Amino acid sequence: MSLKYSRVLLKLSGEALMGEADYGIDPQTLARIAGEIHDVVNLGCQVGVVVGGGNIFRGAGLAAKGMDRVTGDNMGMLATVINALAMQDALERRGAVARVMSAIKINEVCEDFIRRRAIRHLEKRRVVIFAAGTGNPFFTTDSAAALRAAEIGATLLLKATKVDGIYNVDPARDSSAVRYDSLSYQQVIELDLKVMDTAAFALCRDHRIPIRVYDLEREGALRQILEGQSIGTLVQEAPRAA
Ligand SMILES: Nc1ncnc2c1ncn2[C@@H]1O[C@H](COP(=O)(O)OP(=O)(O)OP(=O)(O)O)[C@@H](O)[C@H]1O
Ligand SMILES: O=c1ccn([C@@H]2O[C@H](COP(=O)(O)O)[C@@H](O)[C@H]2O)c(=O)[nH]1
Repeated sequence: MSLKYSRVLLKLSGEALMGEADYGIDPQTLARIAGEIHDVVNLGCQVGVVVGGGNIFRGAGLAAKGMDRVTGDNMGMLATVINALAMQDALERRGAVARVMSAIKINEVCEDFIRRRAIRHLEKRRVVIFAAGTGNPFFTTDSAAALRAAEIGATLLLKATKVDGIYNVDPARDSSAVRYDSLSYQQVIELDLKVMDTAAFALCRDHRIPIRVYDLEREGALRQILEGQSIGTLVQEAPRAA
């Protein structure tokens, strides 16, 4: 079956990379995700990846324990570089070609993010892993994912995370939460649904990039979504009234 999308941005939850552990990276989880990405690249999809850092450090969490917030955010961004390097390694072990591009200069380790170069990599079927978020404190990798999706002209932003979609309330706090199949950007913002930050939703809305939130643990979901299956929750423009 041919794919419905030719260039996508995949946001991977840092926390989901831990697998069953409570810190760091689970090699089996990483290898499985790399395999799923390689699979869709082989089917002709150009894939940009943004990895979170929640499995290592989050600036807000460090600040809550007394650390300077900007220092904490810098540590969080560097944590995403660690995850990006691990993902690059996992992809290359499966035979894919991957490049890490960082928003913070760290040239001994990876390339800088240069938009036109990133697009060239994608055209050559290389997986581009965008590291260090936006390069600025007080942001998240969700915002970085929306930003990079707009910059590379992605036609879909996939948020692969620990939940299987967007609920009316946080399902981690309320077991009676009900999942939506689809929502408009405006509904997500007005209902203040927290699965992604508002800045990320607003950027996608302004650039008309649909977002699909799905469970990273669901095997084969990436390919199925790119083939057009309705998995998780889709956020897009509200249909116009006739
Ligand atoms: N309305 C909601 N629907 C679904 N999930 C929600 C909702 N509100 C809050 N969440 C929470 O959002 C979380 C997923 O997003 P979160 O931003 O924590 O992870 P991430 O960005 O994918 O991870 P990381 O920071 O590790 O990269 C889930 O843990 C879920 O409990
Ligand atoms: O643009 C950005 C992106 C991220 N950060 C910091 O990194 C951590 C990890 O990212 P998550 O999105 O939470 O996984 C984040 O908590 C911030 O501290 C940043 O400063 N700027």
